[in-house]
Amino acid sequence: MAANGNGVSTTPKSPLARIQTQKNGGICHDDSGKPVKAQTIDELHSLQRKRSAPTTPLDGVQGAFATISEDERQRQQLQSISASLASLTRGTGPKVVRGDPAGKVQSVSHVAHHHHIEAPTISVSDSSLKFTHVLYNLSPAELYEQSIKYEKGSFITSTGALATLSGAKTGRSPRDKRVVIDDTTQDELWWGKGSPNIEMDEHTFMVNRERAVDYLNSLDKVFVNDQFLNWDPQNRIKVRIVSARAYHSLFMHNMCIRPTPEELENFGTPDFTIYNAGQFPCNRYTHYMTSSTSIDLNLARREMVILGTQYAGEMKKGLFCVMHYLMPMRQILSLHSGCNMGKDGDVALFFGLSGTGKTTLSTDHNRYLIGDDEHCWSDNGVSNIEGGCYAKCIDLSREKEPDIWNAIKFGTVLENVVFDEHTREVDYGDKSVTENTRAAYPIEYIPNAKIPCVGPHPKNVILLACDAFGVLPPVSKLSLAQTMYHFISGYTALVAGTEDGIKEPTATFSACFGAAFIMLHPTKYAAMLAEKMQKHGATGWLVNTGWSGGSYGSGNRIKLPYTRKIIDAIHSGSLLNATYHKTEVFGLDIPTEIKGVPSEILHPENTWADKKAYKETLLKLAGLFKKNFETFTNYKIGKDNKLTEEILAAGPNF
Ligand SMILES: Nc1ncnc2c1ncn2[C@@H]1O[C@H](COP(=O)(O)OP(=O)(O)O)[C@@H](O)[C@H]1O
Ligand SMILES: C=C(OP(=O)(O)O)C(=O)O
Ligand SMILES: [Ca+2]
Ligand SMILES: [Mn+2]
Repeated sequence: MAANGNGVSTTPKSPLARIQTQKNGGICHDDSGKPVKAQTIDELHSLQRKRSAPTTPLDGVQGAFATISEDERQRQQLQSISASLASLTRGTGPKVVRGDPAGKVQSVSHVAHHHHIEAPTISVSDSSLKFTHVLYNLSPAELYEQSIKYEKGSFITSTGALATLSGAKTGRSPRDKRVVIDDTTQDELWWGKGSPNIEMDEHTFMVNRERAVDYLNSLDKVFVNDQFLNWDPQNRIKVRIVSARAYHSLFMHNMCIRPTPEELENFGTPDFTIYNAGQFPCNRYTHYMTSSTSIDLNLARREMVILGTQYAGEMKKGLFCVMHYLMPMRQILSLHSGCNMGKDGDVALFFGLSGTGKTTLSTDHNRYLIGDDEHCWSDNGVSNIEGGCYAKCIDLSREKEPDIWNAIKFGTVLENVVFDEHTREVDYGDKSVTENTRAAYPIEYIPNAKIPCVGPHPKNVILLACDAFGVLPPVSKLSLAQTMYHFISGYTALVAGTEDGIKEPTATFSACFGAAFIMLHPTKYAAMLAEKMQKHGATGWLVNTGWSGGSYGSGNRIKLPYTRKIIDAIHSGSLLNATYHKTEVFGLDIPTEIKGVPSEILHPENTWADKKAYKETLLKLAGLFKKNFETFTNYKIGKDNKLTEEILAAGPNF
């Protein structure tokens, strides 16, 4: 733009002749086809989104709603949700309406007349007068919009995932978990030394439940997910999650099993309900509270309350605890394990605590993924409890883990990752927010996911230990007694970040490789595992995905490609035919060679320069095992004492 002497800008005269747009003074008509069929902008917008046609009821299944109109079905569904949100101490509660407060809503009472009313959102939360809008089973796209529009810290990454923050807590808070002790649970559950179940009385649960419900009802809108757990159709559990964040709703959309529209029509009353009021703290004056966080389980009411933490993994693991209670009651073994199946139908289980490699190793390009974290082993075989995967994505690379890398796309939730402010490309190596960055995606985002996520009885049971001491062999073949011993011990090194407060690998023992989630005594799960392994001829393996050549800080983590070669040899059956020799102290059978793995690393002593230090460290770890197992010595495992004695003898001798 030119400027004259006194700084005023002038537009130069265009040399082009004026373009004649109006013939004979007439009005120029737009020549781009017929105008849109809308008189107002609102009408135009209403053209944009159409309502999917009502679905036909399940063929032959005359569900509760099959004989009623769609509107009546929606009314009954809304009543069920209203019952979930009702306060137990106040007669009047908020009126539950469907739909976004920002949009036109269908009121519960007028649904028969197709009324569209502006449901007033009263800013003061006088719960007896206000409306609570229910956003029910939204699609990922709708949840993206809710998240991006209303939740600060939510972004869309360069590969289309939804990146968000879980707030102050970026890992689970096991010390703030409470389980209601009542006439039933006081005898059934594992309490006392070593148990993760910290008691709470029924009244205190109700105090926290009321607090969570009041908080949720004070909001303009809540998200409600009605979904399933367990792909085994005979043991499917209906779950309802009430939450205040689109991130939580999308996370559970991904992690639980997604009902078809027909299944939703017959959903009815949930078997279990979560009230996630995670942004709201618990009252520190409340009995049993140890912090502002409380994750409370009431098995009798089949409800879970979350206060004071927004880490989405609490919902996933809370439901896992419920399955660890419900399934064994049906003689079904619930497992903290990954699971995949080879082309010949050989199923492998990957047990391990957080960060040991369940998700990484069960996601295998040459095998069908059944699930990455939580399974059931029944008389029919194995089934995944979940509908999605929850992968640690610290240092994730396309080269190392291509399937997980490619699953991070539209619909996936990325928790606490750091990304470039302009390109939105994620830097998976950046742990500025937390070491425990996570990706939660539907299982069908993995190309060779096996849908439905069920399979035959396992052939190999692989126990994963992330050994921070660096003295366990990369792989050992276990006897049944050794499998039980290591399953009950559940040794690993909690990697930083997964649990609140863990800053570097800490040697720890976690019964059944997931003590934080088990509800019954560990020996109950061990006895069921022994019985199933014997019955179906499964082989036990111990795989160290941790350190070699020294402990954490001096040695190095065993390379993932080597671990994958070891796992391949287990799957192929070739490792069964290897030559073995026994190690001292732990008495583990280790192979002398494995294709694609340097033989010298197979025996840890070869990898330590200082053999004296190795022996001292080995004895130190053996001592920790021995001390930990004292908790279990006076428990019988299985039908007779024979197995118990064999298991005790299967520990380290020194
Ligand atoms: N040798 C190895 N075996 C398995 N995982 C490894 C190995 N070395 C590094 N890792 C890393 O450890 C982490 C294991 O996380 P993940 O599989 O999500 O554990 P889990 O599912 O048991 O919680 C991944 O980030 C993976 O890349
Ligand atoms: C989310 C969890 O699962 P994992 O770390 O085993 O993947 C957890 O244990 O907190
Ligand atoms: Ca995992
Ligand atoms: Mn897990």
